[in-house]
Amino acid sequence: MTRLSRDLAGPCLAPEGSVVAIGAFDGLHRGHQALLAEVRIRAQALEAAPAVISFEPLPRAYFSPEPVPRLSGVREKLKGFAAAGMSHALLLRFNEALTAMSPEDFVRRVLVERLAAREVWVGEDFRFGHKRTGDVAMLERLGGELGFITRVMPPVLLDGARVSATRVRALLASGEFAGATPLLGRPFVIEGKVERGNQLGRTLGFPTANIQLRGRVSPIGGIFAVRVGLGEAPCSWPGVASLGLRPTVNQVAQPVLEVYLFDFEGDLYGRRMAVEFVAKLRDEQKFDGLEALTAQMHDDARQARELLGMNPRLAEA
Ligand SMILES: Cc1cc2nc3c(=O)[nH]c(=O)nc-3n(C[C@H](O)[C@H](O)[C@H](O)COP(=O)(O)O)c2cc1C
Ligand SMILES: Nc1ncnc2c1ncn2[C@@H]1O[C@H](COP(=O)(O)OP(=O)(O)OP(=O)(O)O)[C@@H](O)[C@H]1O
Repeated sequence: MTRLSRDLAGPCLAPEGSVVAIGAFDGLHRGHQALLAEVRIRAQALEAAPAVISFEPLPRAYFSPEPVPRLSGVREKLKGFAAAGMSHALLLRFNEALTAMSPEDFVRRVLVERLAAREVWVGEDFRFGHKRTGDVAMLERLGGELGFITRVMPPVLLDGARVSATRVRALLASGEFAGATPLLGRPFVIEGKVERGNQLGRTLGFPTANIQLRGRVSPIGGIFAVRVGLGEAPCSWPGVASLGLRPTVNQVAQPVLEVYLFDFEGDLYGRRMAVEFVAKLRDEQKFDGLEALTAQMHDDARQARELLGMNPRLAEA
């Protein structure tokens, strides 16, 4: 179990001392996983608590005037910290107060007072504090004064370039799901709870399970071949999905993920669903009417079945 804390101030979370990683950790890709694996190993060796400090909203999103796509929701991020064996997650609110903090203050108040850090693990490009003025050298100096060691994780590379959340987002945006998988260490998945749509889909012959993305900005949009996992089951049920504003009928303001599961009968409302993206079929389009939209959906379904290796004899007419 990971203990979650959200506040900058408060009692020391790990009086026995901690080994800490710091970062945005969007997507928990292979670079992040390697960093957290080191934290876990060192914490065990020092009999200290393995801990992670992260920020919400993501710093990049806080500073950007444009919406910034993210790879994982907060819930998935916390699940990832638990899976990586972190006993504490300090998920700080990235706001004016935090961005105004000097690097020295951050180190004293958060690393030392809140987490009793004995080792702090970061990547070599790590920056922190007001206007990103803190760096690894400063962390090393302050650690020398305040009693913790700074460890710098060598960059995890793939095909000669550093693995980063930015790189994963770019691959996904261009529909290169197979290319993103080795960077993430798993396929790209969006999870959520199935909600009621306006039930037009079933009259078109395509009942869909809908997931609202709420404020979360998706790194992808369009029509996709997918595999779905219901509840905690692995993603194996084939389907076709649309992620967008559905401009043809009942356009929505926030993108919605709609999945049509092949050869499925049953009620999915209220269930948790994980959608693994296998291939992009096309961009979303505004059609002249329902007939044109439905014809295209049949073609999407046929293509998706083929891509997912399903029996072509079962393909849509
Ligand atoms: C495979 C597939 C492709 C779709 N493509 C489009 C599209 O290109 N343009 C669009 O406006 N809506 C598209 N949609 C969304 C449909 O308009 C939507 O499913 C329908 O309005 C039913 O909505 P409901 O589930 O809220 O009843 C697509 C849906 C699916 C399942
Ligand atoms: N490929 C990597 N190898 C080693 N450490 C990494 C790697 N990527 C990130 N880190 C480290 O993991 C921590 C969290 O990374 P963070 O999420 O802030 O960066 P990122 O994945 O590069 O994201 P972005 O691309 O959005 O900047 C930081 O300390 C960072 O330096």
